[in-house]
Amino acid sequence: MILTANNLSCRRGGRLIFRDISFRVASGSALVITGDNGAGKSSLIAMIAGLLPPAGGDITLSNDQERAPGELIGLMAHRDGLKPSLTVQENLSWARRLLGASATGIGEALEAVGLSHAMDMPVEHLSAGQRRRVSLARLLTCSRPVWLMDEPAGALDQRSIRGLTALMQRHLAGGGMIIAATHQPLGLDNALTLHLAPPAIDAGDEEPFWEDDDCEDELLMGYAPARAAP
Ligand SMILES: Nc1ncnc2c1ncn2[C@@H]1O[C@H](COP(=O)(O)OP(=O)(O)OP(=O)(O)O)[C@@H](O)[C@H]1O
Repeated sequence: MILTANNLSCRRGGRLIFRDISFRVASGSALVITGDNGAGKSSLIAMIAGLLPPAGGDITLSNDQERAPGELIGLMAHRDGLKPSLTVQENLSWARRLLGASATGIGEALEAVGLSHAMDMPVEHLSAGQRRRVSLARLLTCSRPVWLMDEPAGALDQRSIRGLTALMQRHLAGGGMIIAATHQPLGLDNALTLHLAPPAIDAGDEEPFWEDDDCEDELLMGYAPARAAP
């Protein structure tokens, strides 16, 4: 798999957030996106997930599998899309049915994130960090080789961040791909870094105000729909 972004631009609320962003990420590699609050990290993740159309440029995900690019992507978004009244196990079983099951079973995935004891708990009883770890378990137990992760270390304690890094490294070693937006160092070996900085404003960049929250429902679901192959 190779994910290529060419000259991407992003506008939100009529404002230019970033422009002319290009990168290429191959299987087994990670791209770490950094930048200040509002730099456009979540917007870029949403674009790659197919939830937000670029204002310019394009993204392609080529692969030699018989799966549409959108079926390769697993999204760990700010909003986790977990169903609060369902148990952890029920949430993960539902995700496996919807997204495809990986060879890692639910029990194994929960053990990997240190949540074996919480399998039968409703998600609404979990702490913020535990919910984050359920989202990570969902990536492990679903068959989506491209992990798009928005603040994966958010709400995690230092020990859990070390566990997260180890699981991310394992995913890369198995031929997966990771694109992660973060404010915290993740400690990944050999990751490419993309730092988003505010663009210089040219005359004509200011456009009439418009809202672009069409993707909100999909973001709530926490996972990307299929996106057309190039
Ligand atoms: N639906 C929307 N309508 C209008 N503007 C939006 C919308 N969503 C985001 N924005 C704006 O786009 C800009 C980039 O937001 P984004 O969430 O991508 O930044 P970020 O780098 O992820 O920030 P943070 O580090 O705070 O998470 C911000 O100025 C934000 O206010």
